[in-house]
Amino acid sequence: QLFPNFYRSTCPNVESIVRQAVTRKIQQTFVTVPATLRLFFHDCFVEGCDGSVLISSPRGDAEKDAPDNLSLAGDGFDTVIKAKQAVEAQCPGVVSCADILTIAARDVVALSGGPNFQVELGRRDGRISFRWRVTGNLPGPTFSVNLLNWIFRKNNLTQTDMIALSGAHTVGFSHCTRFANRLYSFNSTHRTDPSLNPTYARQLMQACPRNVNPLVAINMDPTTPNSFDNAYFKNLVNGEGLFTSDQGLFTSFQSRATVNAFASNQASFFSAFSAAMVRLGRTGVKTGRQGEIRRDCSAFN
Ligand code: HEM
Ligand SMILES: [Ca+2]
Ligand SMILES: [Ca+2]
Repeated sequence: QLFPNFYRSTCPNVESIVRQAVTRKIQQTFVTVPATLRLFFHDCFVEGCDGSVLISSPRGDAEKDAPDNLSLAGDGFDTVIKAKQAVEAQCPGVVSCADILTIAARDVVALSGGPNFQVELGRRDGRISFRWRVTGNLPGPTFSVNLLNWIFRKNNLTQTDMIALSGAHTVGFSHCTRFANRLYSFNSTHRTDPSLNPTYARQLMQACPRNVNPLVAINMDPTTPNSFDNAYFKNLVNGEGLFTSDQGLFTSFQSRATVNAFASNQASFFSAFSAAMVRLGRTGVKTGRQGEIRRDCSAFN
């Protein structure tokens, strides 16, 4: 099984090597932070945390080619590749890409103002990565709390884990196309989603006019986009959740108390987020003699 000191004898400095590579990468661009964090999530929810999302296929049929993954920013992949290179230079062939991504995801949180926490290691890299196997395994921005609970439950995560992990939207970007329906075509009685704070709705319409270029993206946290903090939950209380899936956490009775707790106490969010990341990291892992230790994170051995 997984445990914190897995590489104690085979690569004792792995965590400091990755931390250094991630630090350097963040100095080049802050996008590294949200990109790496989201990459970890999308890896774990498809085939488990096994680096399957990192595979490139010349045929365009790997996980990263799935519609839900096309918006994964390249800087997340680049972070893993750079960290892997640094690790291979000291301990060739022993640390999995899945573990490097796990450490890097923890590090981007810690280096952007969030909690630092211990991660479990010992994952092996998977040998399966297909575009079609992504379908239905990732949550969508229009999901209700019930649907979110269902898809997180499938991965052994509780509602509290789901709410805490959603707090990752305290950093990073979204393309206008992912929430335009809430601005211009919500339902037959309301053109604009009534759960949106009207001032925020106007700002969003300004940033994302109708038929805007689909490449345009905006900050998901309008208050502190470059800091990992509990502003996401304060925003939800103010009607400033970007997606239906975000705002629903506050509008639904079943999840509102937790949102209020995280909004009023950053320490409780940080400890719930850390615990949820560790549990997310256990999803469908391969250990022992399963899978492989990839040499190149973007290709099977
Ligand atoms: C609860 C269900 C979730 C839904 C419906 C969801 C949906 C989305 C969507 C639609 C985007 C915007 C993509 C784009 O247009 O570029 C996004 C971005 C992002 N998501 Fe989530 N997400 C969820 C949970 C999570 C979790 C659990 C994490 C990590 C722990 C996460 C981390 C991120 C990050 C960091 C970004 C910004 C990426 C960037 O700037 O490159 N999300 N998410
Ligand atoms: Ca995976
Ligand atoms: Ca923030």
